[in-house]
Amino acid sequence: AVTAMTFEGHDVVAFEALTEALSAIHNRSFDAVVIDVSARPPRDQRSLANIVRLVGKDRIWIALPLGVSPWASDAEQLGIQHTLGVPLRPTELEEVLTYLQELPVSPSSYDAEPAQSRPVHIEDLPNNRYFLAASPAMMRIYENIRLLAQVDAPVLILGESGVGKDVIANLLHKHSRRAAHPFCSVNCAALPPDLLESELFGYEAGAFTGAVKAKPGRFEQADKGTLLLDEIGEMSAPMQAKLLHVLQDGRYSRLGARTVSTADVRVIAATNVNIDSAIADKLFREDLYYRISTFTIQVPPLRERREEIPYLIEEMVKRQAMAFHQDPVYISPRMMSILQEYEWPGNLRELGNAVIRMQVLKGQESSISDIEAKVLGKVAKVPSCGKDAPEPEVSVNEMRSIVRNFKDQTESRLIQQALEEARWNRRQAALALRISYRTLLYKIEHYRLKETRLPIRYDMQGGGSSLPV
Ligand SMILES: Nc1ncnc2c1ncn2[C@@H]1O[C@H](COP(=O)(O)OP(=O)(O)OP(=O)(O)O)[C@@H](O)[C@H]1O
Repeated sequence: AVTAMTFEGHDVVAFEALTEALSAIHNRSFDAVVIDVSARPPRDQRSLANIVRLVGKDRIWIALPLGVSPWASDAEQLGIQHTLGVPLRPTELEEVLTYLQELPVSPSSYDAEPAQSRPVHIEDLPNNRYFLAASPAMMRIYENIRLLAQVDAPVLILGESGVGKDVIANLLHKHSRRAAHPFCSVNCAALPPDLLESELFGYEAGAFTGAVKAKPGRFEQADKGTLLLDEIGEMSAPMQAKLLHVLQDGRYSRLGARTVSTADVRVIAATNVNIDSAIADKLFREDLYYRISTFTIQVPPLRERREEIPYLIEEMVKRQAMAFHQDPVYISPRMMSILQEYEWPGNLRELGNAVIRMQVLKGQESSISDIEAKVLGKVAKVPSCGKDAPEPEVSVNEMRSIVRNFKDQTESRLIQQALEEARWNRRQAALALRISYRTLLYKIEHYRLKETRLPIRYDMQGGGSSLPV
């Protein structure tokens, strides 16, 4: 029930139900959504709310019939302010386009209020965790995460210990279409290779001595969800080879199993080792690196985003006071300036521990005497520039175009594959792709797909993923 057309040089896709539109929005970004409820479709508050979350209320127009419509109150509750009359007229759509051109924020910014215009962004995550961003660098990471959440490609998160790689992986999962499915994480450095293999892939009963009962691995537990491979830089060479295999063909077997399972898992890898030197020293496979690093996020250390320290302290104090059923501790301006000057080699983890100490010792200056000594003696100074300085982060615009390209490449690859499989019988390919015949014709033209008799390889940058994308 999808129709593709163009209006004033813009691609327009029409769906019959909000649920269909929602799944399309999950897979591709749209500049605006116009919802025509004149045919009185059943109310679908959940899909509407999700569309608002994904596209942003400023980019949604609702075309309402005259009279009372339950959609009007739903739209109002969700903050949708733009309404149009029905039947829809081209002049009104032209006004929508003019409005969009004047919008300062790009389509991928889901909230009406752009994250960058707020001094601090705080978002709750499962298990009492949260993500706070209050520096331009972290705001950019936040924007990039929301873009990356739209695709299913692997992501590599780099950064020193305690900078928040795990938190960022959680955030990415939360914003992705996999959010309703599990998020699992494995610390690849914590287990010897054999154990790591059974941890990742699981085993059948009797696979090895002691394997009394069969056990699913993390790939299985994270089915349809996200798997974080933490400390991937520490993974042994044999395990790297096995992992590469799974990432290449999306298939694995439990240890001792005769059957093969398919992994429907988004893989996020994180490491604090310098991956370039690990590759140069032959400690990390280059082919595995290319497979996991299509998108890389470099998280800056806390000393390079000191402006975040007061916000982080305030939030940590607030949350810890609540957990301890105490009043939030007062931190004197002198203490705050010491805390802002310190180098924080342990990053946010160390900051969190310092805040616990301050809370327990009721804000006495002695609670940070070790930190003060280091600041005064400038101990633990870590160089913030030089040859080990992190690579500059990718700007939101760059990341947006990378994501767009990636999505287009993925889509055109899948369509080409379906066409090849259907021997270019377009109706059959449309059925297999579950899109309408007209949409397929449009996509063939859009991606300039051509019939070819030669076997083609569709390698993407980074090796291309056989995992679902
Ligand atoms: N952006 C953030 N907002 C709020 N809290 C954060 C943020 N980043 C990290 N933290 C907190 O700092 C601590 C360390 O974070 P995390 O475990 O994600 O770091 P990491 O980079 O994965 O560390 P490691 O390399 O040691 O595994 C955690 O308590 C986490 O909740």
